Amino acid sequence: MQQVANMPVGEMGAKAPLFLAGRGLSKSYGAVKALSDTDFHLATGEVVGLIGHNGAGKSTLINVLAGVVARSGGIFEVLGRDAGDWSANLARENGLRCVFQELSLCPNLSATENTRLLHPALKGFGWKQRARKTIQSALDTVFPDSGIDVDRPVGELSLGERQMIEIARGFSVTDSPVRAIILDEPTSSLGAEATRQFLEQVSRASEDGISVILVTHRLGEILAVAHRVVTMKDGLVISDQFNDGLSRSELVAVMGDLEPETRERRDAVVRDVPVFSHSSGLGDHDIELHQGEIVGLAGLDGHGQRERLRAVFDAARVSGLPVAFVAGDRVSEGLFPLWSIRDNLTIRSLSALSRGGLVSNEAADRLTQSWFERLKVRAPGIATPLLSLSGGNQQKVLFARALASDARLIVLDDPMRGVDVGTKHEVYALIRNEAETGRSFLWYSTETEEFENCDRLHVFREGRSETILDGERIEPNAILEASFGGLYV
Ligand SMILES: Nc1ncnc2c1ncn2[C@@H]1O[C@H](COP(=O)(O)OP(=O)(O)OP(=O)(O)O)[C@@H](O)[C@H]1O
Repeated sequence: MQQVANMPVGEMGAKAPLFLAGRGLSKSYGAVKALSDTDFHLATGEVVGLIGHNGAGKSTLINVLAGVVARSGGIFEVLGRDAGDWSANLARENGLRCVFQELSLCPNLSATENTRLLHPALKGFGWKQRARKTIQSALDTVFPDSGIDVDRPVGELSLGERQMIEIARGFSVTDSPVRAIILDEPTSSLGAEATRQFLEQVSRASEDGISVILVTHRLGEILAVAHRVVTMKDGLVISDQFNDGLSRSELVAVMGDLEPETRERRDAVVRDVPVFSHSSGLGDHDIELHQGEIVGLAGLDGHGQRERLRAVFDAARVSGLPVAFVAGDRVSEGLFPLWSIRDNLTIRSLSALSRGGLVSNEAADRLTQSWFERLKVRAPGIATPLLSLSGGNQQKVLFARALASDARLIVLDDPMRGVDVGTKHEVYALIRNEAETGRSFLWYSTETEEFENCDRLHVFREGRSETILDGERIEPNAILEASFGGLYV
């Protein structure tokens, strides 16, 4: 293991010249030390993977490096010079780009117009044409054949398409070069093919001398492209390792978690009368949910899984079945950022918490506290506003809202976005336990390995559920084969 903690800035063992280096960086939010006395460096052309549990301080560190958040203390140098009052504008002028976890595109503007916002050079007569060309060429390079209409308002596109635009925009060039790029959970809504293309782009960028910081809970991606892996815990860098033969379980262990044993399959669910059944009217498979069953929706990204998931949710709601929805796009669909954890968590359960027409504060506190602890939400307490939680912890609250409710059917729209490895496995176990109590789950995911938790899987192709896999047949190769239409059941 390479420890860099006590070396002077500028002599931290990197072979190539440093793009940036920080020593003793710190950032506090009131009593919360989000970053305490942290050293970090990034060499030219280097790809650094930044990992750690939810709330470890990764976003805070990259926000400080990107000039979005002012550091409370520490020395910071960029290209060998003291960065002084570093700001987002200075970062951009020095060729540092960011792709944030919560997508930053303006939904009412097109990809072309959003590109103009990043590039001051795209002004004057003919700016739109030049902006269109800039983003189109970046998209063609990073995600060839994405088919994204760069003139359509971004809000009308899928989450995955928005994420592709955000990434492509990060790599787009006008008058000044891109020297470094920070990517926070860039692939959380991308399917397998787009993720592969993205990783290729990271390697290409590195070969061209662009430095990359990649923050993700998808450890396989880090192992595939990172030269070095930095692990954070509780606001500190706890490990800094060169990636020469690192394994996934080593990374999981450094974070303080254990790779779970291979799961045993659950006993087959008794399939008599379904709790809910949905027909698309297209002549494909009906989606049937039996009591205690976990049903997955798989397939290549954008083949209609998400639309069907929503159609099932809407139909179940109209039918009067108690149903809850866990959104992956938490910012636009799920959370009330200014409300407390308690208010966010109990909003779906107000009638159950009411006594004589008034909501009982004690009952709401008890319910929130129990889920707060079960999901290990990292926050000072249940009165903390959602806005001050890390992304993964916000997602846990959204999950808790559904699980704490009286819903018999829980619809999951890629719900583990940004949730750390340790918590993910705890949530999988929780879902399986809840299913044992008779609840049914309908689960869309962009992470194929999550489908191993399902009892039955619908694999989608061109908007239709073409294949059903169940039991032992739910495994990555069979899913892939069915996604390409190789297997019909
Ligand atoms: N604006 C804020 N106000 C108060 N506390 C904050 C704020 N932003 C972050 N924090 C706190 O700082 C700590 C570090 O959060 P940060 O977002 O950096 O974690 P992270 O490692 O990026 O987590 P995740 O993997 O969930 O995105 C957390 O305890 C979080 O609650």
